[in-house]
Amino acid sequence: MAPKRKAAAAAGRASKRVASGISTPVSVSDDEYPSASEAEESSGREGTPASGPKRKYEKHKYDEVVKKYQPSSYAKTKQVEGDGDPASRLFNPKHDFFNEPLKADHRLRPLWIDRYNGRVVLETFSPSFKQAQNFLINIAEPQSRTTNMHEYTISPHSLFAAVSVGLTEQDIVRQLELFSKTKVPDNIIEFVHEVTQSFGKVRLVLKHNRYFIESNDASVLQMLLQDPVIGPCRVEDSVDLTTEKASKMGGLVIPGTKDAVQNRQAAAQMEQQKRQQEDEDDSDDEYGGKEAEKDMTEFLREDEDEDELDQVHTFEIDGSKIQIVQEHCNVKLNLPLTEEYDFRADEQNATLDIDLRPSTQIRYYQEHALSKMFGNGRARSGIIVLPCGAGKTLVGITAACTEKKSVIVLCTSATSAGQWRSEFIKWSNINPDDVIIFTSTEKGRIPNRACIIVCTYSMVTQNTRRAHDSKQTMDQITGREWGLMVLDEVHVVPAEMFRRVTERIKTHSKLGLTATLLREDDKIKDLNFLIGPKLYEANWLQLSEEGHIARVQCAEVWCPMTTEFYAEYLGAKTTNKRSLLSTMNPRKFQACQFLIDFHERRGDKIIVFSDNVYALKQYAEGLKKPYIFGDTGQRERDNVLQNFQFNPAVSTVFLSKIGDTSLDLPEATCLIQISSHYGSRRQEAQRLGRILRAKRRNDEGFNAFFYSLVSKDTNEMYYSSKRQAFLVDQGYAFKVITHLNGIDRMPDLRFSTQEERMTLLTDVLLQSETAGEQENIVDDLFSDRTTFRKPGAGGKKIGNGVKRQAGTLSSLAGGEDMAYLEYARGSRSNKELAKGKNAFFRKEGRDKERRKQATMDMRNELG
Ligand SMILES: Nc1ncnc2c1ncn2[C@@H]1O[C@H](COP(=O)(O)OP(=O)(O)OP(=O)(O)O)[C@@H](O)[C@H]1O
Repeated sequence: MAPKRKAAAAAGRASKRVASGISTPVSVSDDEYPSASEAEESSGREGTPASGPKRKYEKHKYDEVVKKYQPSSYAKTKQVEGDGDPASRLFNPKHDFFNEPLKADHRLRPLWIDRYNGRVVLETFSPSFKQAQNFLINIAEPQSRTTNMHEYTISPHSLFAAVSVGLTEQDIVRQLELFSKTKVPDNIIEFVHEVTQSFGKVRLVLKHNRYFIESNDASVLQMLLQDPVIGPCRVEDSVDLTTEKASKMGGLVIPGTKDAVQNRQAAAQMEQQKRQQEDEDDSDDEYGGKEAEKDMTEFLREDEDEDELDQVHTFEIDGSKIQIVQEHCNVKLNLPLTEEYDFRADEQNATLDIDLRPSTQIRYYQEHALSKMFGNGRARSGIIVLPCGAGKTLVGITAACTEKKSVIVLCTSATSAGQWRSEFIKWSNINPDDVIIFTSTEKGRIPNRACIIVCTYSMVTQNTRRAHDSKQTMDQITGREWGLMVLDEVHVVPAEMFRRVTERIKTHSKLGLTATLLREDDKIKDLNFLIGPKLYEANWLQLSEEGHIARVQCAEVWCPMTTEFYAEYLGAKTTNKRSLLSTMNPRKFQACQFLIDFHERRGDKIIVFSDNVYALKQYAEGLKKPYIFGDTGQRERDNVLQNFQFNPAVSTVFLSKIGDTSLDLPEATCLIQISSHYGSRRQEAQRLGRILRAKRRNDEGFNAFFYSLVSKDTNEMYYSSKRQAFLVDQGYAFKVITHLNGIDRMPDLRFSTQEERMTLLTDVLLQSETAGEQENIVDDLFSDRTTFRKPGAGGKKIGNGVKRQAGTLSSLAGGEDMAYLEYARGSRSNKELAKGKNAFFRKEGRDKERRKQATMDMRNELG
């Protein structure tokens, strides 16, 4: 079924492209496309069926659980789909939703459920779309959210996340039935039953600094106690099983919400009433008022007790054996432990004097995200996914204000640490002395009282000898307990670092924050284990429509190759040479020049990205703009970025890959890519994120712009569509511009004479093979700063600590099986896929009406 999904997604993707001109079909031979391993490296998805990811996936024990819980018919279906050509499977009658009889009022119901793979399609134009979406976000993993259709997958992970936020099997089935256009298939009901039986049944709770395994089902705990691995982890002198009334769940109000404001108002009102009451005390006594009040209190207490009928059963386990228990429960017993922190009952750890300022109001999606974390009155560990600029910092701060215990924030750079500190002070009433920075450049003293420490990942994970004061601070950090650990930007930090962080720092709850769903290292699955499940993921397009993040116009500009460049391109023997020729295409250069000029005149701040350093220098020097790449010294980097931010005469900066992760970039409103890293969806998403923060987003009709310049009829077109996959799934439409109106009349247009073009071509041809390579910067934050050493490897340097490999954060809450299926398919038909796409472009080219419309739109934009 997954092939169908992906192909459908590809079709959806392509259909979002609004071609404004017919392109000559891309005629690149198969060997133009990356080998399976190259594609795997570039996109993080593909691999041959016999190699890499698929085999790895099959070996991964956790996935046995997934396999086990797949609806029984799933395996058979997969086999059927494996046969035949790629197109036929799109029309497999088995997957026709209309096979099931429709309910009479189906028009009012927005869901289609595919019995064969748990795929759910949601109609966005349905009257009950919002309610259905709120429900689906809880129980399924979003795969694609385009304008009219959203696609989700129900999987064991997503159901686990659902159970962990308090939904029961009955809730899930009832609501599926409510929203579904057809009767919910039996095997899906069975699937939900099987999965919810196992997941979320057992919790790991830290209470009074002791670890407990807790469940509402005594038989599950009895089973665990008899397990040869878990049994011995029980604290020897503790009673076998304790049964107590469940502590009151819920009743927690997250600060910054409407409820919190109402509570404040109610408290003020009550205070006033109390004062009045005191004045009337005498008369109360006369009429037995005190007595009546007492009765009412008793009554209410009894009423409360009735709410506490649930019982929990617990046994204590040895704190030093937590990892063994977690791993055994997760991997062997298929009973993942939910981690929860009963912070309101924690009397051992000092309370942090912090609250949100009365003027601080969190947005609805921030509240939704936090309610997933604190839904039952305890703090659940997990990951919250919000796009750049949507306010992850405030989410972290509100979590800290809710728990009111010591907090440790880990971030990716010293600048970011400074920003976190100022944001804490801006949004909350925390005493500034209680927010301490611990980075390589600033080492505040940690007080013994409850406090907030903001530090960099590299500072707490480094293994090298530390200076005396650093060591002291580090000892203080590792020697005490923290209520909350906030892990910022989890998508760019190697999982190995998380492992060290969570090993070294004792914390009751963990909150991971990230902007994208994508991560490209092989430890992705560990994040589920090391941090927790994904708790919430926002819809990018919805936030941009509501003005919380910038509205972005995405366009792919097709630049025809000049005759001479194309002749050389077709004759070039190596990928590097071809890549250099397509990047240096004079028409692309001109398009870049035109767009920079156009947007500078509009008052935009423009970042131009080139992964190829030769091209970066040629373009930037040719257009007299500043640039930064790996070899640029720190002082010059700072100088360029400061000018870009504050000097109105510097509106454009050229950046190499270094701009993706290693620079704290000022805000930009326009982004142009001239050469990019093959098909990396993560890089594309991350770059788009750079402009989502644009402050001008609240200006009437403000748009930020994201352009990819692509040399027509070269393999750049193939990579470009791969890169866009994630953003298209987020609902972004890429317009295709085949002609920039006014470019021919632009004064001082570079390479407008044959002579200039030939000089450029000669220079390009004279470049060595390596000039066509991308800059060698690995996409993790620490590659250029910290030597990453593997513990137990004798301190041997292990490259950059990151291996590019397929993986998505979606696996944390349900996308894992999807990622697997996509590997398998992509790997098998990598070349086919490429051909298919080219064919699609040809088809697209015939759609004259849409072409015209798109050209008009963009022409209007581009004058
Ligand atoms: N509830 C809110 N009320 C008012 N302003 C808010 C709110 N939430 C966030 N903001 C503002 O939105 C902007 C972006 O917030 P922030 O920098 O935390 O986003 P982010 O998601 O961390 O972005 P990035 O991933 O780019 O770091 C900031 O100016 C912040 O002050």
